[in-house]
Amino acid sequence: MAVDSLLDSVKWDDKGLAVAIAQNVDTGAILMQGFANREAVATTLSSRKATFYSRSRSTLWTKGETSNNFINVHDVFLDCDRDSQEDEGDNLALTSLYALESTISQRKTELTGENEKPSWTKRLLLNDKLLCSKIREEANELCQTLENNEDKSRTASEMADVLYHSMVLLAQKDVKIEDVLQVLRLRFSQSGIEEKRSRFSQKPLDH
Ligand SMILES: N=c1c2ncn([C@@H]3O[C@H](COP(=O)(O)OP(=O)(O)OP(=O)(O)O)[C@@H](O)[C@H]3O)c2ncn1[C@@H]1O[C@H](COP(=O)(O)O)[C@@H](O)[C@H]1O
Repeated sequence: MAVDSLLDSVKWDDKGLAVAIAQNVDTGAILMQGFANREAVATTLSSRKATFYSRSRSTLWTKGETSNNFINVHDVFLDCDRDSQEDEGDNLALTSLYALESTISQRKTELTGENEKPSWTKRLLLNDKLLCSKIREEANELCQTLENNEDKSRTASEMADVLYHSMVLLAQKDVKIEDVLQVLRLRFSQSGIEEKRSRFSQKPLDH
């Protein structure tokens, strides 16, 4: 969206202000909430640093201008009522994935301890062969929900199984979910076909 048309579509209040919320791009955690006017949003978009309007000082301020702790803006969105704008976040609620990552990591620390509580995660962490066979099995079950035209809820459930078991493998390899998200983010601006073509420029594509 062009800057002017974005600014025109905001429902500014009678003082020309709207609520501005900066969220973490992955977790959705709120980093800062304040007010913005047209100039603050335009500055945010041009500088890619979250900039607000201070009602007490009647001036623009960029978070981090004194502390150097800038909020780097990945993207700007309007909420559905168009009376607030969100910086930095794409509003993905990934907190559940981080919570699951934390549970799995906790189980890993318990592997050598006295805690004999039965745990499927621990069984997987202690047996790479079982872990890999479960990931393959769950991926196959996910595909079958498409091939056999199964209910949407079956697809969601099988994807949950794939995600969970794959996340145990990530933990086994000491790879963080954030590392995976970072790879996905880097691919945002690139078509998969183009990326593959750049790797196999001599070979025909198989997809
Ligand atoms: N998300 C999961 C999760 N998803 C699946 N599973 C287990 O994975 C195992 C294999 O799942 P399947 O559906 O394949 O079960 P199956 O018996 O092979 O059945 P079918 O293949 O016949 O369908 C089962 O024991 C499931 O309970 C999970 N086990 C754990 N978690 C998460 O991990 C946390 C810690 O679990 P524990 O390590 O067991 O304490 C839990 O609180 C959950 O948040």
